Amino acid sequence: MTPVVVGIPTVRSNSVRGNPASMTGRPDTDVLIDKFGRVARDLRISITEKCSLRCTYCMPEEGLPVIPAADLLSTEEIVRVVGIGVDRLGIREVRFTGGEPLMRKDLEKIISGCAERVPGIPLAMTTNAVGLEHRAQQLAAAGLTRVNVSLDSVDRAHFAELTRRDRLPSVLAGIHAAARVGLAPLKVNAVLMRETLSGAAELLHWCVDAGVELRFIEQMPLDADHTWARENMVTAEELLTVLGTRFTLTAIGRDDPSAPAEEWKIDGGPATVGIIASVTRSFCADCDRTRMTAEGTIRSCLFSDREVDLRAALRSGGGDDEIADLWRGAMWNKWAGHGIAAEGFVPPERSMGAIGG
Ligand SMILES: Nc1nc2c(ncn2[C@@H]2O[C@H](COP(=O)(O)OP(=O)(O)OP(=O)(O)O)[C@@H](O)[C@H]2O)c(=O)[nH]1
Ligand SMILES: C[S@@+](CC[C@H](N)C(=O)[O-])C[C@H]1O[C@@H](n2cnc3c(N)ncnc32)[C@H](O)[C@@H]1O
Ligand code: SF4
Ligand code: SF4
Repeated sequence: MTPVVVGIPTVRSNSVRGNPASMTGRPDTDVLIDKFGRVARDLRISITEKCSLRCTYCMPEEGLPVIPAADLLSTEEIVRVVGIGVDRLGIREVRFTGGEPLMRKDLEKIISGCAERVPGIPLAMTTNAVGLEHRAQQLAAAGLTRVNVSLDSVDRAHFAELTRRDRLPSVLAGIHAAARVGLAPLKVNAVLMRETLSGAAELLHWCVDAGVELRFIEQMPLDADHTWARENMVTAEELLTVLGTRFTLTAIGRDDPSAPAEEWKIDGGPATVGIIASVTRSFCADCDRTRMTAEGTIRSCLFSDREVDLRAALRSGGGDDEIADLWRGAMWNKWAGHGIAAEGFVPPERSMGAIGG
């Protein structure tokens, strides 16, 4: 293989002109390599902008602008892209996200189509679990491997306040149903907010009792309402201090260097808690992610608005080689990192729900 060109980390900027899929300087390799030598093997596909909740750190109260149905990738298009990613580009795991993936009626078909097209590749989903109770069995049968569920509080009133919807019972039923049908390991994601910090220990107790792994996530400037402020966010450090008054936590690090979560053993184990410290302990240097939006554009980074359109190629008779090359170009031009701490940082145009977390 041609040696990798190691770039100099730069501040993220969407204002750079030029072709976002340019291959200039790229070594001749099939995989999704970037200028910093990172290789993306983890594909995250958003399949809808719609959601049953309105979490304040993510969505505006009125929801995201509706994407016309014809602009969303179809079941067949999603399956084709996944096939190209796995066969030609070295993708080793696929995660469906959104918006809320359960809002798509054809989710089971998407999963079974992918399971058939790329057997052996883990197919995961990140979900709010509203209504999952009624679909967990069919999803597992279709070939879904595991789920991560977003849950910020087990206090019903508090949950309703954070998500602007009174759906806690449905979420808890969804978690239990997923566990029952063997979607494992099952992880719970909780975004750290000032308002949730006092309930963090209670949430952790609930997850340990339910046998699921909780990960706390530092809030990133990806909320549609643009209210994020560095000085207000709860840091991993602050959370550890709060949890430390109730539990004995022993750091065990990451099992995989590209995993976002660092792990701590709780009271000697075996239960663990994770922290995804995207802001204060960024893991961009080991990033292995590539993302596709619901409209079929490749985003090399959560924070980069320079998207490369695969849908146009898919719908104009483009062959697999052409689509694979567009994707390679998109990833070759990936930034070093999110640049949140850099002076002049500007959040991306799309919010988390429109990118797919
Ligand atoms: N900065 C950054 N944060 C990410 C990235 N991927 C995931 N996250 C954060 O981590 C949270 C949890 O992500 P999940 O969708 O559960 O996926 P995951 O943690 O990679 O999944 P596992 O493989 O189960 O560990 C997301 O909500 C984001 O806040 C990423 O590429 N960059
Ligand atoms: C955008 S959601 C999509 C999938 C699904 N609706 C869910 O909530 O799990 C994916 C993940 O993004 C996380 N998220 C949303 N906004 C965030 C923010 N501003 N900072 C960090 N994580 C965020 C959520 O907690 C969730 O785990
Ligand atoms: S975090 Fe997930 S559940 Fe919450 S509003 Fe965003 S997309 Fe919906
Ligand atoms: S912010 Fe971008 S570079 Fe950093 S880990 Fe996330 S996707 Fe990767």
